[in-house]
Amino acid sequence: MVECTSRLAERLRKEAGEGGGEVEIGEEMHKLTADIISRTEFGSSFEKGKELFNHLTVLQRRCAQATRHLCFPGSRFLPSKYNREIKYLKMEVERLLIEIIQSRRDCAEMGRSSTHGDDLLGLLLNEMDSDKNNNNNNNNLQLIMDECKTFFFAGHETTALLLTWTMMLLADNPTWQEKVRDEVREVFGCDGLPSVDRLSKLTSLSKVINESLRLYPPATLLPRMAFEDLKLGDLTIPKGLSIWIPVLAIHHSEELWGKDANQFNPERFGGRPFASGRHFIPFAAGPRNCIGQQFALMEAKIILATLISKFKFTISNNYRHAPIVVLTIKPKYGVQVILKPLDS
Ligand code: HEM
Repeated sequence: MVECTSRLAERLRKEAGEGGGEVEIGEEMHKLTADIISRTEFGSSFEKGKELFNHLTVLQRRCAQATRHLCFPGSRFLPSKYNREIKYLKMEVERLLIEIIQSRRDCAEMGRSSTHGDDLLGLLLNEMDSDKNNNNNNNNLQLIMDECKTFFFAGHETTALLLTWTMMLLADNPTWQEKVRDEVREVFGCDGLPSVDRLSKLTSLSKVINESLRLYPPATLLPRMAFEDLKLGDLTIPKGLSIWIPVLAIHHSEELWGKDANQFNPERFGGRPFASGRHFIPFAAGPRNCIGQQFALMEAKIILATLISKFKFTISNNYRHAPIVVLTIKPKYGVQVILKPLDS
């Protein structure tokens, strides 16, 4: 995380020049978080992993486009342009995954390494091999491939959006930007690289991140289904009914957060206790909550601490505030900020 972020900061410093320059920070955050999750999942096979994730990103886009076209029973089996491309991309993704997995296995079998590695793929393969009672290799392989895809989808766009909105909020609130910068300098020194053991000392940054997750929760809705008849207050919910938990509405409720519910006020996370599992649910709650929550928060702190210690940023005149909700909440026209390198 630290390495990828330092590389990005160096490039932005060059692109912005001494006097500063405009950057669409959303695009940069997407590339950075995709880079980080690819390295986390595929470490040594990172280049192949990146190629695979490029295919997955196009696949996701094509599937979304396909749903906007006329559908009738069986239409997904027709050899239309979208269906053919979707089929090709799916096959390519699986081919690349099998190639990566096979080369890990070959290394272990030839004795070049004793395990499959300590990245996510390596951990899953080690686990699969240690379960000697399980002979269902094909099913397990499919499971591992599916986990790799899930982690990529679940783990990069959400974090990229958190970072993008937080940069927008900090650019728009110079007092909080300065406060967080002072804190980062105090904890890590003027040009010190972030270290994991001291991240918990960044209390102002944590409040800003929480407030950003409250105002712009990347997952705006949580779909659930009632497994049994149940009663919620005055509501009777029959078994089998689909329920959507409206995270965005709960996070903006004046009844829960007060009259300033729509305003940026990180201090609200400093004093008054709030019901974290009910009123504040950016990572959901209960047994199916986000498994990557700690990873995402660590990543966000490292990236924001690095950028804030190296740049001063303001909102560009080209920025148009237009959040749109397409399951996640995105800035429709991106977030343009002016980055001015700071002397370190
Ligand atoms: C700011 C960043 C993130 C947010 C806001 C977020 C939010 C969520 C939410 C709300 C869920 C529950 C969805 C549901 O129950 O319907 C979820 C599930 C999940 N998240 Fe995250 N997430 C983030 C980052 C990550 C990261 C970085 C990873 C992986 C490294 C990750 C992996 C997962 C996985 C695998 C699940 C499915 C868990 C399950 O079904 O048991 N997430 N996330």
